[in-house]
Amino acid sequence: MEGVDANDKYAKELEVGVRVVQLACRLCQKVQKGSIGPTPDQVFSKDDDSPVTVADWSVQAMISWILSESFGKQNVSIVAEEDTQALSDSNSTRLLASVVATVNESLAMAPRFGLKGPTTSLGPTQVLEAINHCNSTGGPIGKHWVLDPVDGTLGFVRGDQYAVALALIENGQVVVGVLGCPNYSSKKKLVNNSSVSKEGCVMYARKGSGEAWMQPLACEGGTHVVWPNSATRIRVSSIDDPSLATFCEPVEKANSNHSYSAGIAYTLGLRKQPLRVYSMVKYAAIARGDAEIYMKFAKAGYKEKIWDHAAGVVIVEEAGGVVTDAGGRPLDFSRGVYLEGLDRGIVTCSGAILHDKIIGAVYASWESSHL
Ligand SMILES: Nc1ncnc2c1ncn2[C@@H]1O[C@H](COP(=O)(O)OS(=O)(=O)O)[C@@H](OP(=O)(O)O)[C@H]1O
Ligand SMILES: [Mg+2]
Ligand SMILES: [Mg+2]
Ligand SMILES: [Mg+2]
Repeated sequence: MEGVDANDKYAKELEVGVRVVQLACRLCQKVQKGSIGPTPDQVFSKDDDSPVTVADWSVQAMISWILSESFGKQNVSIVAEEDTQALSDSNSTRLLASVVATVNESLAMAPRFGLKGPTTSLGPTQVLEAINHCNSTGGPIGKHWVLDPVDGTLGFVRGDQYAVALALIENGQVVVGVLGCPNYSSKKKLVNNSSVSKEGCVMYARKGSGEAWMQPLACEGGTHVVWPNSATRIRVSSIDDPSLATFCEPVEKANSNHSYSAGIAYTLGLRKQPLRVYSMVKYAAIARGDAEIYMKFAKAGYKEKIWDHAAGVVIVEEAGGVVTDAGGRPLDFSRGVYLEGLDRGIVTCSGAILHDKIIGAVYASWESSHL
């Protein structure tokens, strides 16, 4: 696989990570088309009113099972978004059956993605166990996988952008990142808020390699899966003039302060309309050079979770970009489930010149708003 030398540290993790994210993207597409699992279109509400679907639970179970199979269950620590609370009560039998069927259909395809599947189908207990195995809280020591099975569930439900995000943290550093973007074409630029494609991509990077890669999604070739035979190196944009730069931000107003970022954009002389894109596809757009800036300023009191950023950060950095909090400090993945100590928000740029300007504008606006 391009960008992975068998002698590299993390070569196996990267190889398995890319294959399992490819398989997860296929699972999501099948759920969306209604061709896998008995109840594809159900959307449920979590305690915080955010949505969750059969795809979120099924991807988490499937990836957890494959990672345990590939690296040994006792060696695998996974920090991931979903839990089994809503699947475990007595009214959820049909929902759980739907997840179990989806996981099994997906695992049955594992060999076509170069992965070892189970010899017999998993039962509900094993599926719940696989989801629950992802209950690690990470931390500063050792290796931890970090998984967002479906990032941008709202985008997924609305047929828009979403991502499958898998990263590996070792001793508090993100060392591997894989980002599957089922609706982000490997060939076409993301030019507006509805650039949805049916021929997505998977991006990946290893920390310190100075390289980030993109391959198209594996596609259906009759009864076969046609595995991508090549990957392309991706690189951030070289634009450093704010008047030519494009900035991304979350779609949901509840997730980021749009008027604050509009103020920063105005101060900086950004001329273009913001590109509002669901999920970590925003990081993907920066890494590929389709946009130059990504700002997220969540409401005071909201704590960002590591699975919403880990994979995107290492891919952007290896593609040549810069990611920090609004105070200019690197994001800290070593302190558990949350990005503890994050200063106000996240600023991602294609290069240091734009990044310095944004941090300066944030500093100035904060000073003036506190006069
Ligand atoms: N209130 C609030 N503030 C900030 N962030 C929140 C909030 N609520 C949720 N989330 C997290 O945002 C993830 C969705 O990605 P984005 O932040 O890019 O938002 S958006 O989808 O573009 O609107 C989303 O990830 P998924 O749950 O995986 O979809 C959440 O983890
Ligand atoms: Mg969610
Ligand atoms: Mg998320
Ligand atoms: Mg999610």
